[in-house]
Amino acid sequence: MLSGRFISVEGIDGAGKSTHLAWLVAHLKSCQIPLLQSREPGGTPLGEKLRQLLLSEDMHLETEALLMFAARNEHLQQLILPALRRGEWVLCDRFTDATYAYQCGGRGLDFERFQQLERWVQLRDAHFVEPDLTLIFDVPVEIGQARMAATRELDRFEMEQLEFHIRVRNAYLERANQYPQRIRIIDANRPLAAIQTELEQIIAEFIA
Ligand SMILES: Nc1ncnc2c1ncn2[C@@H]1O[C@H](COP(=O)(O)OP(=O)(O)OP(=O)(O)O)[C@@H](O)[C@H]1O
Ligand SMILES: Cc1cn([C@H]2C[C@H](O)[C@@H](COP(=O)(O)O)O2)c(=O)[nH]c1=O
Repeated sequence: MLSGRFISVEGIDGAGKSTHLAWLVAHLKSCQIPLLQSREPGGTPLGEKLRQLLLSEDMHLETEALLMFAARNEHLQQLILPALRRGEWVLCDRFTDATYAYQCGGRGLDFERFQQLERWVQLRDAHFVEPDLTLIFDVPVEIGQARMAATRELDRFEMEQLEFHIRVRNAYLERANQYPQRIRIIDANRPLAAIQTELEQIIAEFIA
């Protein structure tokens, strides 16, 4: 039985995800919640190696998608499921919504194939493992691009054309429309204090 709770955090590149994750970790810990923080692609030693390849090496688009799910399978088996079984909360920087947004929306790959992969990896003992709550930090693409450019060297995804990031953002917004019970869109084009007040409310509702 999975007694822990699973939260994922998403958004286009430059949306401020890392900033908000750090705040969420501190907040959840201050609420005495036992927490595993992780990320995708990555989390496990193998997943981190795959991450390095995925963020730097050119590859066939379908290979990219398959590696995302390979890293996810390892992550679920080695880290996420054991933590949820122990009753811990898992706070994950991206999960399968990112594959729908980037590989399906951004790259234009076939949606139905992803559904098959998703079931293969996430259907465990007749239980479909997915986040209980997903926070999508949303900003206009131009804002994300400006924030990224100001702070770091860009990886293979971040270097994509503006249109790619627009498709990714639209795919995230569509996911939120499709799964309103699980996914919350946070307007991340506001001062940090306003975003944190909203996060505090969302977490309080989620705990209750
Ligand atoms: N609400 C905000 N208002 C102004 N600046 C922000 C805001 N949120 C984040 N930033 C700044 O934007 C830059 C990018 O933020 P951050 O690294 O958290 O986002 P990210 O690119 O989404 O994260 P990731 O590393 O997960 O891709 C940082 O300099 C951060 O301080
Ligand atoms: C899980 C996942 C991730 N991506 C992309 C999205 C980002 O550009 C990078 C991860 O870097 P970040 O530190 O989270 O910004 O990987 C993807 O394309 N598909 C996925 O499933």
